[in-house]
Amino acid sequence: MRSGSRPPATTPIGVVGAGTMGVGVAQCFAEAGYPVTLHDPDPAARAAGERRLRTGLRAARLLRRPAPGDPPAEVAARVRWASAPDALAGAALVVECGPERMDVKERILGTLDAACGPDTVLASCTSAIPVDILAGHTGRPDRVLATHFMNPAHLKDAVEVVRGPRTSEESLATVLALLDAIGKRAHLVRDSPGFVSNRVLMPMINDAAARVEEGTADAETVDLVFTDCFGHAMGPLRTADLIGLDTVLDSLVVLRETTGDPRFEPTALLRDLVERGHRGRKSGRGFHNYEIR
Ligand SMILES: NC(=O)c1ccc[n+]([C@@H]2O[C@H](COP(=O)([O-])OP(=O)(O)OC[C@H]3O[C@@H](n4cnc5c(N)ncnc54)[C@H](O)[C@@H]3O)[C@@H](O)[C@H]2O)c1
Repeated sequence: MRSGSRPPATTPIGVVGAGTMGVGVAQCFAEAGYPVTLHDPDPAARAAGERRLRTGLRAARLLRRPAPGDPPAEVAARVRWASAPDALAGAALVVECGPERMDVKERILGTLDAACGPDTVLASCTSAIPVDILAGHTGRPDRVLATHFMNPAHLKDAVEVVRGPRTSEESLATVLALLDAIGKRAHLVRDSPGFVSNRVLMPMINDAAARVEEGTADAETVDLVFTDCFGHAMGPLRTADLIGLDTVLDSLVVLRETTGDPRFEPTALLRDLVERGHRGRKSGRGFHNYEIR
């Protein structure tokens, strides 16, 4: 995918939501030299996000090749943490990483439309909600699209980019140039619930959970069939734990609502784990157990 010339390092970037994805996306832009404003209304989320950013910056130096050039403290200083959305007013691009709930995303998109300048492009990190539904909650449907970063965003090389039917060429070019500047390959797909990634992945995770629920195998064995037999890097249930079981559940609910397809109906086991607070890696327990660091 070709993109335009490198946007200047002074291009202001906004990120909404200091959760798993928002902090990773902020890290990607800050490491490439861009000033980032990260807005989350929840002070606890901002504090936890700052801690995770520092951990992510250290991990990048150990795991990424070539290792990022600038010292972690310098990169961290490029991220400004904001309690109010007005701080995003001057951003050229805002990447929205709020929860995967239709009502919440609609509210966030409306707020961003009011808070940002007329030229700001709004890119959602949604896992499943069609771009055109989100665009419909703004007065700038030509400047809305989805940048579906993968998790962990700062360690993954590619992004699924979703162009809505009303997204302009200019907005797409802005986003592709910025993704190129932060070293991400972009794979462009058309607008559809769950796009390619989660339209395929979510029913697989749901089916894998159903096999555990019906007693065909335990979670460990289900994953081993994929890693040890097929040679996949990770089984579907560990993948679900990495994503966050609450986010998987919310994505399935969106897919069920937007497609009407009953195969997206979340299994009782998945609902039960989320209800009991077992949200995967981030809570220390999901289909598997984890150490919280
Ligand atoms: N987790 C993954 O593997 C993954 C991968 C790709 C895309 N996504 C998508 O990225 C988005 C974020 O997912 P996540 O896993 O980071 O979720 P998360 O639950 O970790 O973080 C969501 C953040 O949004 C904040 N928030 C809540 N309401 C808000 C509001 N009104 N305004 C601003 N911030 C608000 C919360 O405080 C929280 O910090 C979702 O749309 C999800 O589907 C997730």
